[in-house]
Amino acid sequence: MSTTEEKFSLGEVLVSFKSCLVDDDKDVLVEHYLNGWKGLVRFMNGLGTIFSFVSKDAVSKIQIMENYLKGENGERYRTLQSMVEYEVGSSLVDLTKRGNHPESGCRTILRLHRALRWLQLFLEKLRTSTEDSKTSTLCAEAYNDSLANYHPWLIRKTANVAFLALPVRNTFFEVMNVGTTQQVVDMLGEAMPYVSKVYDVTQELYSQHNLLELP
Ligand SMILES: CCCCCCCC/C=C\CCCCCCCC(=O)N[C@@H](COP(=O)(O)O)[C@H](O)/C=C/CCCCCCCCCCCCC
Repeated sequence: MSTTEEKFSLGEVLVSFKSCLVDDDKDVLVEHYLNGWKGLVRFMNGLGTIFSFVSKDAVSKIQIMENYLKGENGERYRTLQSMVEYEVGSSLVDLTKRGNHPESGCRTILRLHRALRWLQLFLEKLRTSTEDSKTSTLCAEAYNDSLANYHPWLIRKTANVAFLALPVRNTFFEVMNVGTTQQVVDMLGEAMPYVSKVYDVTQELYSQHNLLELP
């Protein structure tokens, strides 16, 4: 997987999340979902080694899912819906405690799904931020209101220290390779509904199957 060499483009991430949604926006294509994450990881890698502990975890989860997609049951992992049907129907998910299936697709996607909520909050904060807003504060607020609820104290502490190393808003926007601040804000505005839709469809799917608390 190429996560470091290619230049980040917010536009490509937007296209990935946009093209995730199929079947009248009721289902999510796993390949495109992972492409969205790969683009984001590329962005994060460009921010320096301080984020490598986050990057490693995201990459390993993307890799788990890519292995399923490439595997003999790859077709079952084409969409989140087909993955849930297959894994739950074949008892391939540890539902209450970690057992024989510690790396099921369902629990792996759940971790990324929770991170997507952080992303959703962070992008919205960036979109509505002002010139003097601090990216570190926006990122920390988004994290503390979402993903942090699932992390132990040490990870929360480490993450909040790492956020202090985030570049200032202007530099942050430049690395997105979109153009002027207004163009970044416009593209974030365009991206948000797709990210939110992907989040909502996944949340509904996991809720229907009682999968939101997988160990
Ligand atoms: C459009 C550009 C602006 C936004 C750019 C954002 C780039 C973000 C790229 C990737 C996000 C990271 C996704 C992290 C997934 C974390 C999944 C998780 O919760 N894993 C934990 C649980 O896993 P299991 O142990 O149960 O398998 C794991 O313990 C976590 C380890 C690492 C720490 C995760 C800290 C998350 C902080 C998220 C903020 C990233 C900051 C990026 C700054 C732009």
